[in-house]
Amino acid sequence: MSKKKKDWKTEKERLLRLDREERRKEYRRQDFISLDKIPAWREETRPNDKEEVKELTDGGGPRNKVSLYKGDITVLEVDAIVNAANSSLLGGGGVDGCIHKAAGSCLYDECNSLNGCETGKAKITCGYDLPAKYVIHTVGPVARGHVGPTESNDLTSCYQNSLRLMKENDLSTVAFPCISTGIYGFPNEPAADIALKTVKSWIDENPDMITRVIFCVFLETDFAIYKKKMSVIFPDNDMEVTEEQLKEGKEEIDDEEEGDNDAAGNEDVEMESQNPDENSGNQEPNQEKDKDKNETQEKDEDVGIDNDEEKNEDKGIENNKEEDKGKAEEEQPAAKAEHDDTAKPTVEMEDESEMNNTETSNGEEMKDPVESSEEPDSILTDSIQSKDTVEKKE
Ligand SMILES: NC(=O)c1ccc[n+]([C@H]2O[C@H](COP(=O)([O-])OP(=O)(O)OC[C@H]3O[C@@H](n4cnc5c(N)ncnc54)[C@H](O)[C@@H]3O)[C@@H](O)[C@H]2O)c1
Repeated sequence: MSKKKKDWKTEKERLLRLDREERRKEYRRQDFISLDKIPAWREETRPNDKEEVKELTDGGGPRNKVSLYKGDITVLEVDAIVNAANSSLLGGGGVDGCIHKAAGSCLYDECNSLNGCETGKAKITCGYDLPAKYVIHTVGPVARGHVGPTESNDLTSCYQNSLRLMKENDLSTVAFPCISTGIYGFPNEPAADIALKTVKSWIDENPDMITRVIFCVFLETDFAIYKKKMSVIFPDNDMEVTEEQLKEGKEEIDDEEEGDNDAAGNEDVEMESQNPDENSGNQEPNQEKDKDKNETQEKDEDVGIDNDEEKNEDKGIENNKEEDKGKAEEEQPAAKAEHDDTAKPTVEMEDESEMNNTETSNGEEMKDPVESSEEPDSILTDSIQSKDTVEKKE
């Protein structure tokens, strides 16, 4: 018995009334990713920050409002995911195909009522079976490798109009795919520049309107590009504060250590004069020093000191006993590389095969146009070619 076809309007009203827990029961996929599982860019670049340091600065500013996530956008539990659609809004392939497939047939029905969408513009629908409450459909420029003012302006408009819809609908968490960089052939680097700079400007102008913008990349290429560019466009301004704070902190610690060393020195003198044969005095001050050193280093680590020379200096100053040094180092948590490019992406990548299996909406497999050397046209499915033909006529 085929399932009764749901009326999209009724379904939309019903779903949007549900609270989070009830809504979760409706998700087609239960392996969704909730926002708390996706670190903000600030956390990602300063994983050792202690709570107090976070309070010290302006809470990380825009860096607390963006994230880089590598994986399937259809599993993200956010207020809205953005769809890189075509002007018909009737689905297709790539991320468009994935979103329609995951949302269910009501998404198609609602899109069908919207009479398409112009390039650079955006329209919003319910998310239906998706973990995202809404889908914002935007149509990127067909660049085919060429980036002129028109293509750049159109792509910028995609991000601006999507964010405008967020504001108009009082939504605060959104995920963007790499719009136009697939079948539409917008080169990845300039597209990432436009995405990041447009979002950064919008957050600067609307600081209280957004909780998180997630740049959801799908390809290793884009992950590397975004990671590099985000370090520049969302810089770690906390560094000065942390370094100043560290300098002050270190002076305090050094003063304390001088005090300790003086005391330890006196103990040494006292111990020797009382009972030079006893084997105790020399160990203690070193352990004391190690403890201080550990504390110093822990403090440094905790506030995310990045200056290895400083740490080495600390190591070199006090402790020249190999076993103590080895012991001290053993106790020290391994200093995390600031930005280990070989590190696995923040969020474990979906199964590679699944990642590359971006089916078109009619279930046909498509090759990733970025990775395959073929012309994008050659991977268009029949249904899409007809859609593209429609687009070209428009
Ligand atoms: N890529 C294709 O073969 C193909 C075929 C037909 C239609 N489409 C779609 O592409 C056209 C729009 O072109 P476009 O370059 O803007 O979009 P796109 O071709 O979907 O590529 C946009 C970006 O999304 C990435 N992506 C693919 N699947 C996912 C996913 N599940 N989660 C996150 N990111 C993903 C993809 O790797 C690329 O970086 C529309 O016609 C639309 O229907 C794509």
